[in-house]
Amino acid sequence: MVTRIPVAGDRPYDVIVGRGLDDELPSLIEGAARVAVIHPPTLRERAEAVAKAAGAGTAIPIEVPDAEQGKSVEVAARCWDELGAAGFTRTDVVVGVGGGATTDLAGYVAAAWLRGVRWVPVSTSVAGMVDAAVGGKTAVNIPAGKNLVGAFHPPAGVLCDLDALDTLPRADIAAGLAEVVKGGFIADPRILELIEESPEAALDPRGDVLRELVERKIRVKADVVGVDLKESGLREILNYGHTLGHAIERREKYTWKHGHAVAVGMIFAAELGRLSGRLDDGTAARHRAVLEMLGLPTAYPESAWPELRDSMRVDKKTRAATLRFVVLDGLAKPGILAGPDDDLLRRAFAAVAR
Ligand SMILES: NC(=O)c1ccc[n+]([C@@H]2O[C@H](COP(=O)([O-])OP(=O)(O)OC[C@H]3O[C@@H](n4cnc5c(N)ncnc54)[C@H](O)[C@@H]3O)[C@@H](O)[C@H]2O)c1
Ligand SMILES: O=C(O)C(=O)C[C@@H](O)[C@H](O)[C@H](O)COP(=O)(O)O
Ligand SMILES: [Zn+2]
Repeated sequence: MVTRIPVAGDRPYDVIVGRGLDDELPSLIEGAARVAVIHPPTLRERAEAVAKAAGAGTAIPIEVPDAEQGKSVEVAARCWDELGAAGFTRTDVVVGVGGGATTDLAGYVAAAWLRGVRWVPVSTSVAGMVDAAVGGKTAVNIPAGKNLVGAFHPPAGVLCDLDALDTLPRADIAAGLAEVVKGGFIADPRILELIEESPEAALDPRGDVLRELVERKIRVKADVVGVDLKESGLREILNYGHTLGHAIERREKYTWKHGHAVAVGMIFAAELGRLSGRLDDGTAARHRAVLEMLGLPTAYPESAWPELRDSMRVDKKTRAATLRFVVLDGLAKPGILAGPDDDLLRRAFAAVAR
C-alpha cells in the first residue's frame, strides 16, 4: 500500500510513503540527463539501487561524510565541484539518499546550484521521513551554529521507503521519534496515545504502529509548511524544543543525535510554558514520561547553562535581541513566548539540569 501525502504551495508535491518505492523515482526526475546521487558511506548500496532506478539519466554518485560531518560548507563545495565537472544543467536533478543530515545537505547543494535545480530526498531514517525531507528547509552547519547557512527550496517529491528502516539502528529510530513526539504535542495528540499504548510497537520498524506514526507526523508537517513555507509565522511551531536543542548540539560538536537534543529541549520548553503560567502541570509532566518511554535523554549537565544561554542568541526565531521560544498554552496549542527573563530561563533549565 502506498500513501501519498500532498504538500501545498507554489510548487506542490507529494510525500510518498510505502515499501519498495524505487519505481516512483523516474517520474520525479523526468527530463534529467544527469542525476547526482548524494549519499553517506553507510548507504552506498541503497544509493546504487536508487541510481539504477533513476533509469535513463547518467548517475553521478557523490559520497559524503556520514551524519553531521557531511553538513558543512566544505562538503557542499565539493559536491558543487562534482556537478561542475559533470556539466550539471538546470534540467538535471539532485537526489539525496540518507537520513536528515544527508538530505539537508543535498537540498542545499540543489538550492544553490545554478540558483536552484530540482531535488528529491530518498529518506532512509525516521527523522528524515517525518521531518527533514518534508518542507524544503535545507542547510549546512557553520562554527557559529546549526543550520545557519541554507535556503527554503522545496523538493520535487519525497520518497519514504519504510523498508530502509530495517537497517536503521534502534537508537536512531528512537531519536527520530522525538520529532514525532513533537508533532504530538504541537498538533496531533493521538500520536502521544499511540506511543503511550505501546512504546515497543512504536519502535518496531516492521510494525503498523510506526507506519501510522510516520504518516501522522508527515501530515502535521505538510499542513504547516503548505501554508507557511518561509517561516513567517505558523511554521515556527515546528521548532518546538529546538532553541535549546540546537544549542546542545553545537556544544556537543554535533556528536549528539539531533532527536536526543530536541528531547531535552522539549522538556525545557514545556517547563518554560508551565513556569510562565501557560501550560498545565500534567501536560508538562507528560513530556518527560513519553520521552523516557522511548529511552530518550531528558537531562543535561547543569554547568553548561551559561554557554547554552549564549548559543541560543543565534536561534533563527530571535528578533533583534529578543529571544523567542515556542511554548504550549495546552495540548496541541502552540504559541510564542518572547523575551523571557534570565531567571525564568534558568528555572526552566533546572527541569533538565543534572
Ligand atoms: N530540514 C528539516 O526540516 C529538518 C527536520 C528535522 C531534522 N533535520 C536535520 O536532520 C538531521 C537528523 O536526521 P537523522 O537523525 O536522520 O540524521 P542522520 O542523517 O545523521 O542519520 C542518522 C544516522 O543514521 C544512519 N542511517 C540513516 N539511514 C539509515 C538506514 N536506513 N540504515 C542504517 N543507517 C542509516 C546515518 O548514516 C547516520 O549515521 C539533523 O541534521 C537535523 O538538523 C532537518
Ligand atoms: O521544518 C521546520 O520548520 C522545523 O523547524 C523542523 C525542525 O525539526 C528541524 O530540525 C529544522 O531543521 C530546524 O530548523 P532551523 O530553522 O531551526 O534550523
Ligand atoms: Zn528537528
